[in-house]
Amino acid sequence: MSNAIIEVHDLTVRYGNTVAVDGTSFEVRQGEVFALLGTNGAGKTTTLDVLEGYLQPSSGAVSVFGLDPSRDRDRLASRMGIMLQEAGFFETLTVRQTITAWRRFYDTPRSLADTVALVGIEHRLGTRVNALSGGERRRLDLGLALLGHPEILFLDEPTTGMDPAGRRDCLELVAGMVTEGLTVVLTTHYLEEAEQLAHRVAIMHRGRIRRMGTLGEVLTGASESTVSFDVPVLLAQRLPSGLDAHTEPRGSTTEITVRTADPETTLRALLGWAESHRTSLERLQVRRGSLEDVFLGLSDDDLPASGDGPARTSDPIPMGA
Ligand SMILES: Nc1ncnc2c1ncn2[C@@H]1O[C@H](COP(=O)(O)OP(=O)(O)OP(=O)(O)O)[C@@H](O)[C@H]1O
Repeated sequence: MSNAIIEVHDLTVRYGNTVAVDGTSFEVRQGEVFALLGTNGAGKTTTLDVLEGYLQPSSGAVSVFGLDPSRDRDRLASRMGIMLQEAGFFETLTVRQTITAWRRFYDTPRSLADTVALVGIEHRLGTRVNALSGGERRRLDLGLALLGHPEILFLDEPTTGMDPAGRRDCLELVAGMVTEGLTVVLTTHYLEEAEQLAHRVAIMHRGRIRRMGTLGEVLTGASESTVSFDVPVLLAQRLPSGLDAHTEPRGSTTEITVRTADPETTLRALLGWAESHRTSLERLQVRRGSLEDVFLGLSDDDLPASGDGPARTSDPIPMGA
């Protein structure tokens, strides 16, 4: 892979008898948002700890900007922004005092005013950390991670505790910085967060990466899409053959739900069929399989691989003209 700035090869981390990370390999490119998703205890935070230089691998090789994150931590520190799951704030300092103290770690830090404005806590400058809400603490965390104009940002569950507006602000802020070249490695439990922000995702389970790729790649074949629409009752019996269609009477019309691994081709066939029968596909909706499907399928090793259960769908794709 070209211009990879993070390279992880066969990483294993053990805590005593617990194998937290079990031979994972991946790369992250410059300007990419790479999301680590997974069940509790899957090994996401441990992986980040190694990348951030806080933890040494039991075996395997890890490099960030071509350096060893643990051995070369001092050289890497100014290039990294880190937002941990639990920040070790001094609870009785105010926001102003906290940021002022943190700025001393950097040669050319962002200004106090810019930092609070960036993360939307200007109105909390004089507030003690222990009086901030959970979401405001996360905003302060993010501001501190961005103080040194990092080239790479590590975000461990960044929006936990934020309200929807806070989450949206945070994601927009990070997305904006990514367009300017920032690289982001993120762990999250919010699948929609990965769907919005990540160029590539890796789904971890019990220390291993079980799926990795672009969202499209991870979703392909992992779950089916559904195409649903209404047609007049008489036409419902003349649908194209070979469709995995379920019909449901709705008065003078019939609701058709088609399960498909290839919604584009299915849709094209259905639109052609509708045109030739001089009808329209009323209330047409396409729902693609979601990361949640993939995630749930991996969370339980006893699930049949064929996914015989009912299709779970979400995220309607708005139909264009
Ligand atoms: N310091 C530690 N000592 C012993 N075991 C640990 C330690 N830190 C993590 N573990 C174990 O290693 C495994 C991976 O933990 P890790 O925190 O990396 O998972 P995670 O994917 O980040 O989970 P979560 O989503 O719950 O934060 C878990 O079984 C955890 O209990």
